[in-house]
Amino acid sequence: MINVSSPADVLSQLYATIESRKGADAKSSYIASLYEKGVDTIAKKVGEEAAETIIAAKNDDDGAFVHELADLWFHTLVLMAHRGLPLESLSAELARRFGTSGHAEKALRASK
Ligand SMILES: N=c1c2ncn([C@@H]3O[C@H](COP(=O)(O)OP(=O)(O)OP(=O)(O)O)[C@@H](O)[C@H]3O)c2ncn1[C@@H]1O[C@H](COP(=O)(O)O)[C@@H](O)[C@H]1O
Repeated sequence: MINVSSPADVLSQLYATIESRKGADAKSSYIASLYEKGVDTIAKKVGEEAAETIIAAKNDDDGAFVHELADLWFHTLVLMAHRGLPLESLSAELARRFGTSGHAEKALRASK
C-alpha cells in the first residue's frame, strides 16, 4: 500500500511505478502489456477513457465520475511514460502557465 500524503505524492509515486514497468513481464503487469502493444493501443485507451469520463460527467454519481477520471489520468500518464518523458515535463508546463489566464493566452495567439 502506498503512503497517500498528498495528491502530488500519489501522482509521483504512481508515475515512478509506471516508469518502473519498462521491460517488465506483460503477463504480470498491465502497464507492461500496454508498453508492448505500443502508442496506438495506449492512445486508443486514452480516447476510450476520455469518452467514459464525458459520459460519467453528465451523470450524478460522483464515485463513478472519479473512477473514470482516475482511469483517464492513469492512461495519459502511461502514454507520457511510453514516450520517455519525465513527470516534471508536465508539472513544469503547468507551472509555466500559472498566472496566465486562458483568455489572455488565447488573445495573444490570435494576435500573432
Ligand atoms: N492505477 C492503476 C490503474 N488504473 C486503472 N488500471 C487498469 O486499467 C485497465 C482499464 O480498465 P477498463 O475496464 O477500462 O478496460 P479493460 O479492462 O481493458 O476492459 P474493457 O475496456 O474492454 O471494458 C484495467 O485493467 C484497470 O485495472 C490500472 N492499472 C494499474 N494501476 C497502478 O499501476 C500499478 C502497477 O500495475 P501493473 O502494471 O499491472 O503491475 C498498480 O499497482 C496500480 O497502482
